[in-house]
Amino acid sequence: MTESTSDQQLLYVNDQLSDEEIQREADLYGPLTDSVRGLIAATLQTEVGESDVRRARALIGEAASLLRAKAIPGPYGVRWGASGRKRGWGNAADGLRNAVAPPLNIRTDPDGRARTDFHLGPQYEGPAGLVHGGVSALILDQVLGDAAVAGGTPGMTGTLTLRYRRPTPLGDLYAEARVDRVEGVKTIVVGHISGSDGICVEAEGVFILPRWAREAIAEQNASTAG
Ligand SMILES: CCCCCCCCCCCCCCCC(=O)SCCNC(=O)CCNC(=O)[C@H](O)C(C)(C)COP(=O)(O)OP(=O)(O)OC[C@H]1O[C@@H](n2cnc3c(N)ncnc32)[C@H](O)[C@@H]1OP(=O)(O)O
Repeated sequence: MTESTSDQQLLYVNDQLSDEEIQREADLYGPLTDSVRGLIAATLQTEVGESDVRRARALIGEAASLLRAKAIPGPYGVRWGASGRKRGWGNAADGLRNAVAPPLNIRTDPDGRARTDFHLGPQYEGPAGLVHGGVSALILDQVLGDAAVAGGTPGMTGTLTLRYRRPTPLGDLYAEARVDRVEGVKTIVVGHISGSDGICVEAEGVFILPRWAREAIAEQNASTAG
């Protein structure tokens, strides 16, 4: 679907939507995403009888057909509105329209910090009653990446190193990250996830502004200067 760098760049779109239009979309689609999250948990936890499971399947199929009647053909991409407000609504870690994403509501500070109180339900289980290690990695990748963005040096994850110090319980959790240092095009960010017993997973990430973005910025600077 997005095989080349130029395919990727096409998915960064300035669609000029006003803040009001963006808010209207958020108010419409956010609750839909929450409903689907509820459906995912219900699918996992239900113990109803066979006929009710079959009926639920038919209803879900009907809902999916209704939604598919008009739909974008591929990934959502990253979009900006007229005021510069960014929407990564397809993002697997925190996308407003992505029911696979745990709702993270990451808060950031301009000094390169990010933090979030979040809740992981049974759909994020790995070992019995515990968070899947890959899910912890997903969340830390996003929180560390957002810290890099907040500090003004965004980048793609080049390397993410994790240390699983103790099992992460499902339920209420907290994650935070801060920019440790910037080395040229690389931003090194550190962070962790903690539960009620303390830090469960520590992370260090190297975020790199990709070559194509560096070239686009250099081109833009040259045309502004000229
Ligand atoms: C409009 C702009 C948008 C920009 C984007 C913003 C995204 C905002 C997202 C918000 C938060 C998201 C949080 C989740 C973020 C993901 O999930 S990103 C998805 C996972 N990551 C990927 O798919 C990345 C795949 N890899 C790549 O695209 C490229 O290899 C990279 C990482 C961009 C580097 O490519 P490059 O820019 O061509 O790198 P290159 O010029 O060869 O090297 C530059 C420097 O980086 C070092 N380096 C290269 N690769 C690595 C590596 N893997 N590890 C460590 N160091 C490395 C080099 O040694 C070099 O160091 P110095 O010589 O400068 O000291």
